[in-house]
Amino acid sequence: MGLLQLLKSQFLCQLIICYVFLASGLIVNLLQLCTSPLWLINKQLARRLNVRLAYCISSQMVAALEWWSGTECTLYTDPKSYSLYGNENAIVVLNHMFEIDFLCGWTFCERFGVLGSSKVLAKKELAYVPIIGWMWYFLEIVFCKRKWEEDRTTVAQSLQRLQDYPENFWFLLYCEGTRFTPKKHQISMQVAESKGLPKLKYHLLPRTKGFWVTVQNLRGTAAAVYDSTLNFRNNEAPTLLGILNGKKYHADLYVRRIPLELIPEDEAECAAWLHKLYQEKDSFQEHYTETGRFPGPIVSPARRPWSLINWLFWSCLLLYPLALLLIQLISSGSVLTIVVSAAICYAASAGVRWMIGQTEINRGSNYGNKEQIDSLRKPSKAST
Ligand SMILES: CC/C=C\C/C=C\C/C=C\C/C=C\C/C=C\C/C=C\CCC(=O)SCCNC(=O)CCNC(=O)[C@H](O)C(C)(C)COP(=O)(O)OP(=O)(O)OC[C@H]1O[C@@H](n2cnc3c(N)ncnc32)[C@H](O)[C@@H]1OP(=O)(O)O
Ligand SMILES: CCCCCCCC/C=C\CCCCCCCC(=O)OC[C@@H](O)COP(=O)(O)O
Repeated sequence: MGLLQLLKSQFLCQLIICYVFLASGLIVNLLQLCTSPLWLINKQLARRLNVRLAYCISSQMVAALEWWSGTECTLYTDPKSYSLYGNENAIVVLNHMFEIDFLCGWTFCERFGVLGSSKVLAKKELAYVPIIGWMWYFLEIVFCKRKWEEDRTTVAQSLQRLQDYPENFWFLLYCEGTRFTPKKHQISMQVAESKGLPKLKYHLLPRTKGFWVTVQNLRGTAAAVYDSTLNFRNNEAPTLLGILNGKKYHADLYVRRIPLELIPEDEAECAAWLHKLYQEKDSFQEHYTETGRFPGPIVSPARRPWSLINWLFWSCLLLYPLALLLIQLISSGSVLTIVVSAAICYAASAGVRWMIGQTEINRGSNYGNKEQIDSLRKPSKAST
């Protein structure tokens, strides 16, 4: 193990990274809150400001992936489509198999200049996660309860609000609705069988309603769907803790640009189109397993220095007062103050550990674990 690698694996270094993230994140959340009155006066300016503030937070996690862990991200895509990435609004459809797939998505957002404005259809529970969830509120992220009866109106309304968004954005949709586990896979394949659909090997059966409602409400706003399939070399299952430990991974992302006009408007036809897309995605994963690569040429964008510069800025700003505070604390000699400070540090690190836990598949939700009974009983209906 080299010296740098040894340094990266040190708990103290990870503690510093987490401290900078936590402290800067809360400051940014506060600044976002301060933009509230501006939304009434100049909504577009408030949105632009929040895009930049959000960048300060999300780019720290990108910096951890790109600069701390040195993870490499390779993009397989058609060079003609490449020039459009970052220059148009798009709906991104991504497989949901890895704990850091969202972070790899963010890395590509960063490389194409849309990190601050990137959006997602996220489960409502994530809205309450400090820093990221609070940041998302000001970014107009679309939340769903994964209960169609409630989501059908709220999701459509939130999507319509994005029609005059002042910056280019990518809207991420995990159509599988939850992360892949063998049990969820087995259940969703029972649903596929009951619907007469072919089985998938590497994906859960996609939920089609969120995709349909997104495409319908972003017609005229988004130009295309970016069908994206992610995998990691050497059968790795990367984790956020691994990234913090400085472990290097190698991600491969295969992206196909599909103009939105090619996607059927009718709900049943749109659902059938999405099922076919996932069958194709499954075949790309099979190709990857067999050959170690995706089809098509590689046109990887280089990492940019901005995420690192942002991290260095916040570190300089926040580590100096921390050092002063620590010196004062130790020189005060007060046991009570030291114990209280240690308790605050412990609570903060437990909080960060809880946040990291949100990304862990074995702490994931039960969604998709127990729905088969209802859906197998009721006859399949294309429209609601
Ligand atoms: C160039 C580079 C390109 C790309 C770069 C890549 C990415 C970068 C882009 C952007 C980055 C932005 C942000 C990233 C940052 C962070 C993201 C982090 C995380 C958030 C992710 C989440 O929270 S995922 C969870 C929430 N999202 C979803 O669930 C979306 C998918 N779901 C839906 O669409 C659902 O339809 C719904 C949520 C709208 C409604 O849910 P509900 O449960 O009510 O679903 P349905 O009505 O669909 O369910 C009933 C139907 O489903 C069938 N069924 C039943 N059981 C199952 C089962 N186990 N599996 C599959 N299907 C099942 C049932 O039969 C019903 O069928 P019908 O025929 O009646 O529809
Ligand atoms: C600079 C490094 C800072 C390190 C500290 C980081 C602490 C913050 C970490 C994470 C904040 C929360 C990120 C939320 C993203 C979670 C993405 C996710 O994968 O959600 C799961 C959801 O799709 C489906 O959930 P289920 O599979 O149904 O359950």
